[in-house]
Amino acid sequence: MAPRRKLAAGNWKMNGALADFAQIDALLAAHPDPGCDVLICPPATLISPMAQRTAGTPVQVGAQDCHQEEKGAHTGDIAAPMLAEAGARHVIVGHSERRADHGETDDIVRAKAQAALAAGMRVIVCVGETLEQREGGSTIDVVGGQLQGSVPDGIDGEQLVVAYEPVWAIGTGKVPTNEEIEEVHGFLRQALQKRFGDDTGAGIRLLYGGSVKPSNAAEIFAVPDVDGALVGGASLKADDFGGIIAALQAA
Ligand SMILES: O=C[C@H](O)COP(=O)(O)O
Repeated sequence: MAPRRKLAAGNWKMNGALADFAQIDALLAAHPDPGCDVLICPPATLISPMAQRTAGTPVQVGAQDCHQEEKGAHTGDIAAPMLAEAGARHVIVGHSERRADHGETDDIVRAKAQAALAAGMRVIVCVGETLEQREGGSTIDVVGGQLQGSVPDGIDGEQLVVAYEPVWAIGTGKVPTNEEIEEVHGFLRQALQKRFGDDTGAGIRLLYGGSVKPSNAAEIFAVPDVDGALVGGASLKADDFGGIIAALQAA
């Protein structure tokens, strides 16, 4: 198996404007050869101009969600082929904010992942427990159920990225201990290998997400089976995202 290539993925969520492309210019000026995959998932309105702006650079562009159907009467939604045409190469599906704000179930997330794959993009499937679930001791059950229900059959290792994002760590400044991250990532790796076979399962990249910053990135990237990060707030500023990329490069 080829070594898994590290991935620094930024999720801008509902933030950003054309003027913020200056942050990407600064990021590229500081890290012209980042030594890992770098992905930014802006709001859908920015995908096309960002893809044009970053063409020929190491920055790839992705989407934060897609609809599960190819086309149709779904006012306000965007289909996966439309995102691909706009320049997206990855799609995040099943982020906890989508699961909570839009009632997305594992079945819906899996259908969205299938749609993204059918449109030729890679998918980042998010899983993660709430604080209540962690304190109730059901983290592995919750994450295992989400993984099983949200990841489609028949994927290859290159197409799929899984992001472990504890809901209580997102935007809060709280981060699990290294042991807690290692337990979940080790479980995810085993579950993926059991389902897809040793080689395919070993090739799937596992990201940690939730309050990753330059100050804690090196420690998180030292955890086995952490292949990078899905970064929210700290992906908006070149200095912060650049610091995380540097830590990943050094890991
Ligand atoms: O998708 C990104 C995550 O939700 C993490 O967000 P955060 O880095 O702002 O905690």
